[in-house]
Amino acid sequence: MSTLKIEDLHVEVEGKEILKGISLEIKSGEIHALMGPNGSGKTTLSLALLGHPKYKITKGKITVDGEDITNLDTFEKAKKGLFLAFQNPVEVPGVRLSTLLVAEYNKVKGTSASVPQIIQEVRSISKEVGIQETLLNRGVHEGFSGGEKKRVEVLQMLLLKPKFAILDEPDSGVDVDGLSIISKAISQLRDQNSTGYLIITHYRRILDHINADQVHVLYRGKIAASGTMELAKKIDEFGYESVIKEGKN
Ligand SMILES: Nc1ncnc2c1ncn2[C@@H]1O[C@H](COP(=O)(O)OP(=O)(O)OP(=O)(O)O)[C@@H](O)[C@H]1O
Repeated sequence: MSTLKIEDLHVEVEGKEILKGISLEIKSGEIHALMGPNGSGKTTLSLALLGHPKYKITKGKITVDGEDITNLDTFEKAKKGLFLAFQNPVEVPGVRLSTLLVAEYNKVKGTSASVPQIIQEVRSISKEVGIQETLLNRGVHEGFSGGEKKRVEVLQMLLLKPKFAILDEPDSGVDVDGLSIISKAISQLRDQNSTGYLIITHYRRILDHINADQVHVLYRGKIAASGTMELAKKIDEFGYESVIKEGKN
């Protein structure tokens, strides 16, 4: 059992404070959903957690099992078990997807699996998440459809089996079958108690599939409300106004 703790996190972008004291605690096997209006700071939190250099942590800390990882770089954070699936995955033309997956596997996991072993695992997971093998031979995300990009992010997650996965809108642009596959993948690692999640989403649909344990609402850089799935239902029916109290200023 592992714990990711975010304590009083303040984050600045281009000299402007976006996050104003975020505290969350996520344990292995838990699914936390992060909702909130456009521009409230959800992606900023995900990028700051993974150490994006533009997103400066000015106060507060991030720990994994008590170890302070606040100022580690992205690669070191990945080695500590953090994984981020991007809202808009970037294209890396010229670098084959399969090459990237093989390269990151042992580096991040600290294992010494052979290339054929990794390729075999990649193929098996690709089948599971409905990714055609031809995609593995193309440049990373190069010309991939929105839904294909999201599936590839989930493929990476299943391959790396991180301690904590931060998924930024894994449901955006995904068709109904894709949503069901992605939800199944999330549940699979949750049920093994191996991964704790922070899932950013605008929609209750995915949360119904995976049955989130806690729902948090970010508003103007602060957690304005936390609760159960009931909170997501209320947002769906009555909008954010109905649940935002403290965050207003
Ligand atoms: N690199 C940047 N430069 C300038 N401003 C930024 C940068 N990144 C984020 N911001 C600003 O920070 C605020 C929060 O943005 P963020 O993307 O975190 O919101 P969000 O909650 O993820 O929104 P959405 O639901 O629309 O994806 C916005 O006002 C945004 O314009």
